[in-house]
Amino acid sequence: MSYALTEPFQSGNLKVSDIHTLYYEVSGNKDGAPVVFLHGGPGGGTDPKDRGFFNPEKYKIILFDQRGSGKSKPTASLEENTTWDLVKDIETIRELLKIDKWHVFGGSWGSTLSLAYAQSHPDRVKSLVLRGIFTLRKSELSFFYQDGASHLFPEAWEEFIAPIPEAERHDIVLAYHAQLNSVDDQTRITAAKAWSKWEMSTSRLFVDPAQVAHAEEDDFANAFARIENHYFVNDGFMRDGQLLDKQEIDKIRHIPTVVVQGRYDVICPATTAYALKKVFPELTLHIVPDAGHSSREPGITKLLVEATDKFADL
Ligand SMILES: CNCC(=O)c1nnc(C(C)(C)C)o1
Repeated sequence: MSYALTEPFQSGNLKVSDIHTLYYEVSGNKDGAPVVFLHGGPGGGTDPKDRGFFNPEKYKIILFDQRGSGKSKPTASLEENTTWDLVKDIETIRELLKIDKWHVFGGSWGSTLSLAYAQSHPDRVKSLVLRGIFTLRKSELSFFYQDGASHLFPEAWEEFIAPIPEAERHDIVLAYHAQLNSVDDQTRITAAKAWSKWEMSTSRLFVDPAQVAHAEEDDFANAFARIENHYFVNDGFMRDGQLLDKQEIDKIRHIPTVVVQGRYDVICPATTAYALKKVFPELTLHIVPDAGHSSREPGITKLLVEATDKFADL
């Protein structure tokens, strides 16, 4: 269902601030339609498999690891790391690669960043392909990190809250912020692995043991957990619901947009994709009846590739 992977013909480490250097890569067709892939988390980093959503004969495929994520350095750094710093970085990469306009593709947090970028630079976006819509509203965070998904995955939830003292469980995100930023190394890594395992254990309709094992790798867990939690305690550095505000959405309603959403996505439930459709009726919304959150769910992968195939010749 996804395309065979091609090796990058260009890659590098781009200094974007006094602190941050970003890993980026370009693969596919040098003269193809440029597309930028915005990974999830935040803090999740890219995977070479992410190139597989795009026909390498038609697209010039740009992947980069956002601040503190993946191969970008310093790993897990929270300084100068906000939604709006990342929007600036996307423009810096676009200018570096001498691209006028490009397709934008993002899932989960990547959909958040895609919306923030498109609303900031609508004239630079040829199309949007979004998966597992996440707009970082308080209600969305509450469902996954306080009282919602916990009812569907009680055993994983029990593991998730285990590091948190009973007296602090009324605000799980805040309690994890203290442990993820502890001066004690063991406290930090134990919390990071528990945070990451909660998400990786609930990402698929049928749990993927490899994904759960990935959650327990030190470097991934540290970056994913610390950066996600940093953004969440700061409400994504946005007003609650900002990305769904009419005046923000009206800036992008002319952009061809496809949304692919898993019916049983417990991390970014379908209610947010539906709310986006209500304010952005021109978009095409697919709700996949047998899928959870992950872009690797077969039904989600299939529709994402169909969307990028459709937009390749725009
Ligand atoms: C609330 N964060 C969900 C998210 O953006 C996400 N879920 N999985 C990922 C990775 C595949 C990048 C690990 O990111």
